[in-house]
Amino acid sequence: MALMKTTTPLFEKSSIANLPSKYGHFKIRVYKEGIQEHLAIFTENFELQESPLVRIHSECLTGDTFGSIKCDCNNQLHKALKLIAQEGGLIIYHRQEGRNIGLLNKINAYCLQDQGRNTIEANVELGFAPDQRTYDVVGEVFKDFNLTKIRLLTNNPAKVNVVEGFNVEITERVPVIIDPNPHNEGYLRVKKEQMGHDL
Ligand SMILES: Nc1nc2c(ncn2[C@@H]2O[C@H](COP(=O)(O)OP(=O)(O)OP(=O)(O)O)[C@@H](O)[C@H]2O)c(=O)[nH]1
Ligand SMILES: [Zn+2]
Repeated sequence: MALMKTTTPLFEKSSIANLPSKYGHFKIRVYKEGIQEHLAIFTENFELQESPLVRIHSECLTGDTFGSIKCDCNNQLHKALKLIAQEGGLIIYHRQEGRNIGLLNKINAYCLQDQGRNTIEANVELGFAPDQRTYDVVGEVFKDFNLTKIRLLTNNPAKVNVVEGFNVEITERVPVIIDPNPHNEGYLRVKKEQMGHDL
């Protein structure tokens, strides 16, 4: 009797569709991982470039969609979209909200921050690690497009390690620095001083 196949693929992939935007013309594909639906947004044939620009953007509904200035996410996302529309490249929109504690917990963390805790202290007080993100989908997208060399748009050295862990060479780390404002100064200071970000 033939052996039953018991493993299921971790990711379900959508078709590739057009996504015209105010920045230019993109293509889009969804990667479904359990209940999480991550996005790849990219310009046509970007994978043929010698070392295309890539941003791994962690979901931040409050910033990305509602324009919160408590963090730098909105400005980083739109800067990346603009740049990638011009130069070609890929954005992986990584749907692990709140460094993967989820939106409800992130707002509970914000409430603790309203009472004086910093980003890390608030996460820990709620019983979470400061950063709980996992990056399997990144490896999946890299494999999908046969990427071996990229320029990575990030200030976060942990993301450099993630990419190198998938045997993809980073020929350049391109910073995405956003001007501070009175609401995000503390958040940016913690990222720089306690989370190792190059800011
Ligand atoms: N738990 C928690 N998550 C937050 C907080 N502020 C922002 N985030 C989440 O942090 C993620 C963005 O991570 P950041 O550390 O700002 O930046 P990064 O993605 O590691 O690095 P860059 O590539 O340089 O942007 C998003 O998922 C946000 O929702 C917070 O106060 N608490
Ligand atoms: Zn944010």
